[in-house]
Amino acid sequence: MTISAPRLRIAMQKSGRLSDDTQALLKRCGLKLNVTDRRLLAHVSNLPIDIMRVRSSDIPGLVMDGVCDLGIVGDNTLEEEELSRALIGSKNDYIKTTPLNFGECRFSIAMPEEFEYTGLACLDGLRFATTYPQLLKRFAKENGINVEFCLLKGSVEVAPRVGLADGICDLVSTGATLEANGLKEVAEVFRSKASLIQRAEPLGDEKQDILNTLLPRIQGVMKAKESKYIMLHAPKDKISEVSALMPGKETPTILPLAGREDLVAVHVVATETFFWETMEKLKALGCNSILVMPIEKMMG
Ligand SMILES: Nc1ncnc2c1ncn2[C@@H]1O[C@H](COP(=O)(O)OP(=O)(O)OP(=O)(O)O)[C@@H](O)[C@H]1O
Ligand SMILES: O=P(O)(O)OC[C@H]1O[C@H](OP(=O)(O)OP(=O)(O)O)[C@H](O)[C@@H]1O
Ligand SMILES: [Mg+2]
Repeated sequence: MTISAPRLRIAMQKSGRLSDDTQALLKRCGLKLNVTDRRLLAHVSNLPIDIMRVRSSDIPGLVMDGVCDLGIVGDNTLEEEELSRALIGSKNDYIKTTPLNFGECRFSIAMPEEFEYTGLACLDGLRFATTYPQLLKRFAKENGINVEFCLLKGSVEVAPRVGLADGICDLVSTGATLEANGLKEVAEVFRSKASLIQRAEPLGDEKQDILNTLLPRIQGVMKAKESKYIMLHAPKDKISEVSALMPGKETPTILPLAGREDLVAVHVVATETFFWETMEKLKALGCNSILVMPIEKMMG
């Protein structure tokens, strides 16, 4: 009998707001996975990893119950599951391995545009449609108001117009869905983004080794996404002014330019946003050939 080596099992959203970014992240980490719509447990061919594709609301529970070793899920879903499990005394521990840089949204209370909002107190006693009642209840309790809620798993914004609720508490990113449904955001309850979570029990040496390979890659992909490689030609006597304009903490590399005594090439990895205004200031200092390029991978 042969005992197969353990494979790290990662839960991700099958389809929805987080699925494309999650799949792109895993691919950029070098995972070769064959994802087709019907394949719910996708095998990674070049690493001992399996990807389980499920509803995002099931991910926290799958990780907390130890069915999956890791999961990629929104903080709102995670916190809601943790609060609901605490209520019924179910196992609700996990480790937040790393925050991720996608799925950013806020969980906010929104009211019909004509509602006169004068502060949280005026929401006392009202009824809200929401997908995340525990997050809303905790917020109401912390702010000394009583709210009623009705549960809707999607299209929450329709509730006030059809008389189901006075207001809603739902996820907002651009605000376009609120606007399209005659609602206005009045209070932010929770800020969310995606996170990589891990089951609370130790993974065991072999799975931990796989995670030790994967985690620096995830961090490298995120860092690369936020960084840019900048190259420009600068007047030799302006190097200190040019360096001071560079965003981020990296020291620029200064290289000679063949046949030019007056100019040098400056290369730098910018870890913060590189604005058009900065480029204009560089140009005003006499710099030229300014290139801002994306970085695919970063390590160290
Ligand atoms: N408009 C948005 N902008 C950015 N992130 C969002 C937005 N809406 C939702 N999210 C994030 O993506 C997660 C998944 O949302 P999505 O609407 O795709 O799934 P769902 O239909 O609520 O859940 P399930 O996968 O369980 O069916 C949310 O829990 C939240 O963290
Ligand atoms: O502020 P916006 O950019 O308009 O995004 C907000 C909308 O996005 C999410 O729903 P989604 O589109 O995922 O649909 P769902 O109700 O089917 O989950 C959320 O529940 C809001 O309805
Ligand atoms: Mg949704």
